[in-house]
Order: sequence, then C-alpha cells, then structure tokens
Amino acid sequence: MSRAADRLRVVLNHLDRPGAVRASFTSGQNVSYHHPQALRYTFDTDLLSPEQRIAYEEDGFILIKNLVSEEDIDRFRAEFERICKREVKVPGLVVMRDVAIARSEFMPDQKAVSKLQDFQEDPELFRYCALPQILKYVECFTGPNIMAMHTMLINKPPDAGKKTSRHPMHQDLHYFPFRPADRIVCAWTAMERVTRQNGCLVVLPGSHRGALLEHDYPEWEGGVNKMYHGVRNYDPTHPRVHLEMEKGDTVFFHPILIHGSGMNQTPGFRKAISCHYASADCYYIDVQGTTQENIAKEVHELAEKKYGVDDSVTFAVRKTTGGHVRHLNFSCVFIVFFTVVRRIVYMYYLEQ
Ligand SMILES: CCCC(=O)SCCNC(=O)CCNC(=O)[C@H](O)C(C)(C)COP(=O)(O)OP(=O)(O)OC[C@H]1O[C@@H](n2cnc3c(N)ncnc32)[C@H](O)[C@@H]1OP(=O)(O)O
Ligand SMILES: O=C(O)CCC(=O)C(=O)O
Repeated sequence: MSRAADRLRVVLNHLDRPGAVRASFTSGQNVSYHHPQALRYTFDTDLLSPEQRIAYEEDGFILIKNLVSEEDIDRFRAEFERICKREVKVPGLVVMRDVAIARSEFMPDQKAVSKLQDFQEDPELFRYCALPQILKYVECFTGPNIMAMHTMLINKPPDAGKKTSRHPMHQDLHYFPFRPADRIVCAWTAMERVTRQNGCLVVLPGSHRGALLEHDYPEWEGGVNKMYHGVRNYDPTHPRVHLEMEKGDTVFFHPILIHGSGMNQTPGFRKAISCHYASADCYYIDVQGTTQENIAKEVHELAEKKYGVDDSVTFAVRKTTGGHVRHLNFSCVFIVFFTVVRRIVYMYYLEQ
C-alpha cells in the first residue's frame, strides 16, 4: 500500500471512532475550514482500502473483480437449469417470466424463466449468500450481524422486440419495508460477461445520498413486467455508469442507489445472481402513508389472489441450527422472505 493510502487509513480510522477528535475553531480564526464528516456508509473491517471506502461513500457502489469462482457459478447455473426443468422443487420460490414471453408463445424449460426469487430453500443456490468472500464485503456495509433478506437469479431474456427485458431505473429500498437503509446492501454477481449489449446494470453514482423517491410503472409502449416500478422525477442529466463485468465480478450497492438495466440485444440469456443483506439490527416499518404504499398494495392483492392471504402481514418464523460462517462474527443470519407475493420471515441462525 502507498504511503498516501496508509496515511488516509489512519485518518479514516480516527474519523470512524465515536467521539473522534475534531478540529475546532479558536476565536482568532477567520478562515473557513471544512470539517470532514465521519464515514456514514461503511465500516472499517480492514478489508476495504481507504480509497475503496471513499469510493463507496461517494458513489454508493463498489465493483470487486473476480470474487466468485467459475466453479461456483457453473454450479449455480446447473442448479438453475434443474429448477427450470422441474427436476427439483423449491418451496417458496417465485418464478417469473418476462411479460412478453408470458403473454405469447410457449417457451420450454429455462428459456421461459426470466427470474427466480427467494431461493433460500435451495441449498445449492443459497450457498451464494453464504460465500465467505461475499460476506466479508457485506460486513463492511451492514456490520457483523448479517441477515440475508432477498435473493434473485436473474435470467434476462433476449428481447422479443418490445423492450420488456429492460429493468426501469429504480431504488431497491422501494421494495423493502425495513430500515435503516444505510445498513442494507445488495451483492450482484455476473454469471457471465455482462455488457451494454446484453443489458448490464446502469447506475447513477452518488444517487444513494438522496431520498427514497416515488415509484410507479413506467409508461412503456411494449408493456412492463409485473411490479417493475420505475423511479419518478429523477434528474435525467445525472451521469450514468454502465457496469460491464466479467463472470464472477461482483458489485455491492446501496439500496437508495438509482439503477436499472438495459435491453438484452443478444440471442443469449444474461444471468446474474444476487442477494440483499441487512444488519440484524434492522427493523420493520409501517409503509402506510409513504411512497411504498403502492407496492405494498400490489403485494397484498397478489397474495390474496394467489394464496387467499388477507390484508394482514404474515410472519412465519423458522429456526434452523448448524452452519458456520468463517471470518465473521455472526450471531445469526436471517432470511427474510419479503417477496412481492408474501412477507414471511425465515430465520437461519448460523452459530459461531
Ligand atoms: C429489490 C427487488 C427489485 C426487483 O426485483 S423489482 C421486480 C419486482 N417484481 C417481481 O419480482 C415480480 C415477481 N414475479 C411474480 O410475482 C410472478 O412471476 C408474477 C409476475 C405475478 C406471475 O406469477 P404467476 O401468477 O404464478 O404466473 P402466471 O404465469 O400464472 O401468470 C399470471 C398472470 O400474470 C401475467 N404475467 C406473468 N408474468 C408476468 C410479468 N412478468 N409481467 C406482467 N404480467 C405477467 C400472466 O400473463 C397472467 O396473466 P392473466 O391472469 O392470464 O391475465
Ligand atoms: O439484473 C438486472 O437486470 C437488474 C436487477 C435489478 O436492478 C434489481 O433486481 O433490483
């Protein structure tokens, strides 16, 4: 590490401590002085370099190259295929088809599936959420007690010509009725090379420092996928970054970061696997009267239609023991099953 980085690390360590010594003015001073703020979005765990911490603080995301092995990704891919071929049945899994596919011709096997959500009951896919190298980074944003809240395997289909493979710009916090936002982070791993051509993630750096904004369905001619709300009234001139990534690269991002993904203009399916994590200190909020009321209403309506669940929120808690996550001071990992169709809490206690 360079001397400058070393020095920066020392300074950051000071800033991070509660009650850190701050410069103060004497009555004789008349020059303006910029007080550095303590870092808000990251913890010092000796993993992120000072430059990386500052980058996340400023941008709201950080990309780590080559974090997940080729072998693991191939295993996730094989499990995805088994699920699509219905060789394994996973309780609680939400299987989604792209609206253009769902409403047109029959597409066999995995080609029909554009996304799996809530795969926490699939031990093979859930291995992703507990990969030590991922959790070590997650800890930098959530602190040591980590809950796995929401899982997805996204199989972005080749666009059928209606641009429905796009994911509108949004903030993930819109879907989460828990807080604080700064202790939530998404890990999103490319399962193959992702480029602008096949619809990589697009982010608005720094937008995580704003508020949770109003979301609703975008007015897209070709239709839009169920519950794919887009953020309203964001600054269209805000600089955008296209996150082109190689297989195994992983981006960690804040739930208020405005992001989306483009159309898949290739004949292949673009795959990624992701998990949203939160600190075990996070708590549920009542979204009534907030911008999240519209998505909550949709969730309830869908739950009622599909499962006959009434308007009250259902939490079912299950405890399993075992599991040991190396390197981290885990007291527990909870898996919260807040999906777009149900809100059921699954808790996995991973003992030290
Ligand atoms: C941090 C999170 C960020 C995000 O992930 S944002 C995106 C959130 N949205 C989602 O996750 C949607 C999840 N998907 C689902 O809940 C389900 O797949 C979905 C869309 C409700 C369909 O489920 P099912 O009812 O089991 O499927 P089905 O094939 O029997 O279809 C029932 C009716 O829904 C329609 N449909 C299916 N997929 C759709 C789609 N992608 N978009 C819009 N409509 C869709 C389908 O045509 C059918 O309609 P109808 O009843 O025949 O009129
Ligand atoms: O993988 C993608 O295309 C977009 C994923 C995303 O933005 C999300 O699910 O929140």
